[in-house]
Amino acid sequence: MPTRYLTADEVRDAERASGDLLASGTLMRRAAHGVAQAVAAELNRAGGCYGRSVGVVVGAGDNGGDALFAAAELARRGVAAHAVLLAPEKAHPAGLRAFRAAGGRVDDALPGGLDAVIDGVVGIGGRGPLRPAAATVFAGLDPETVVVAVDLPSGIEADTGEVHDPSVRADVTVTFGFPRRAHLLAAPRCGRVVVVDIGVGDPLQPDARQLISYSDAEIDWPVPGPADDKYTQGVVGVIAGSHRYPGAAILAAGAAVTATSGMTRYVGSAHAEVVSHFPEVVAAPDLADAGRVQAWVVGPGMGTDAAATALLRTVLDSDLPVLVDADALTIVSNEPGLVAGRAAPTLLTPHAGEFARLTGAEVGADRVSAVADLAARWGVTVLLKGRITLVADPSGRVVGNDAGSSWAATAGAGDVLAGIAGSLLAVGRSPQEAGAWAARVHAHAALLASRGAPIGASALLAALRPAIREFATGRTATETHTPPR
Ligand SMILES: NC(=O)C1=CN([C@@H]2O[C@H](COP(=O)(O)OP(=O)(O)OC[C@H]3O[C@@H](n4cnc5c(N)ncnc54)[C@H](O)[C@@H]3O)[C@@H](O)[C@H]2O)[C@@H](O)CC1
Ligand SMILES: [K+]
Repeated sequence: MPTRYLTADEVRDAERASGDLLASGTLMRRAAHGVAQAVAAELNRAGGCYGRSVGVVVGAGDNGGDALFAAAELARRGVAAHAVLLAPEKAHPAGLRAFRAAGGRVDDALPGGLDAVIDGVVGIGGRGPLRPAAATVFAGLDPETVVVAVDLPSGIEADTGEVHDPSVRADVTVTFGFPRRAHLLAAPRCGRVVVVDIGVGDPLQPDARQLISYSDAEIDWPVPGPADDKYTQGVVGVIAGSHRYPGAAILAAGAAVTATSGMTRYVGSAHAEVVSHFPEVVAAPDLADAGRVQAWVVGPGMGTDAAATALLRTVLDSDLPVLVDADALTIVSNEPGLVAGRAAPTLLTPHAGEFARLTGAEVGADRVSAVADLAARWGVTVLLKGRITLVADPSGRVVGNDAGSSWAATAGAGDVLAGIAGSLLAVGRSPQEAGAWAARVHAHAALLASRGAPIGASALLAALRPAIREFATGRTATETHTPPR
């Protein structure tokens, strides 16, 4: 099952539906126990709990209550616990009593040399950046102090993942029942996310717009079977680049060749350059001579002149799946009717600047709503590029993918992505799966190619086969999503 990321309202609904568990404080005790376990696990990495010291930063709501109960539990295990109350008169009364009873100390500031700090400033009730008192506490921490956020790193918006300044950067985030949207949308600020079962039920509302992500095991990469031949695995047509600027053509066609064992055709003036790099591509200068395909990739480096527009129009007039990228998106910005309401599967793959051109407005802080709105309005699938790639289908369901690093933010990487996603469209994957899976292997290829050093798109393309091999054989390295900083 894909992982689903809830809004704050969905979380509150689920907690309310648990009835007595919420009213009796059971949910909070369970949540606090999960936080204490996570902090103890961090302390146990070096030396255990006894005699160690932990700080807790406590806000005005239940998030602070979780943190106080967690710190009380740690104090009972022999940890020296220090709390700063940001709003002393509003600190969770029962939590504060438990904390004091366990020997925890309330101070005006945290002492130096703490092993860990619990961020209980705000959770799903938080709005806006850290306020000055909290910001001062976090700014004063030793760099080696492990920060464990309760529910969310404070200063990160729960539903949009907007990272306010200042806000907390967590090494570990402990959340309850189900991950929140911010855990995906602001993944680099959350560190390792631990989901603790506190006994709340699934609040799924079938009509609600959902944000989900796929696990590595859910990426079912096309593998040829005994009855397959070169045609049954999908023929993708790439329209990209030009004789003067062949790079986009070579990268997109090369990615299409690499992504599946189906056939790749190319149409455009860079046909000789493409074939010299990839002799297996069947290339032609004109669409009329192209031959049949099962999906088109159109746009990277193709230009925006009248000839390009006419070519795009012809391709979009077909009943084939089409991936629209780069220059083709610029053309569509001026003429949305080219794609809006198109009956065949259509995948637009804008970066933030192209997205703003398409809609006439910046993406803004709420990327999920922005991409889902455009997909619904035009009846197409939209893949919004970024460290967290979002792929919205016309129903408003959004699949997110955290790239795990930003090494793929390099010229030509988008051409590679287009080639991968296009060949998945040609095999018959839905535009949303094609986009989301392409983003995942693309990100993994970037990690494999980089290993900590900058890469160009050629290196990314060269790492695509080893990356796909890991998904196709079900042996992805667990490091895919670990380096958050
Ligand atoms: N509702 C429940 O059943 C459960 C809630 N739990 C915890 O409760 C949290 C939600 O608690 P609350 O609804 O009390 O909300 P929070 O504790 O997240 O924050 C609300 C309080 O913080 C203030 N505030 C908002 N933005 C702020 C900012 N930027 N700086 C400083 N203060 C700010 C608000 O005025 C309000 O007083 C969850 O995130 C979770 O940690 C858990 O105990 C599990 C059970
Ligand atoms: K928090």
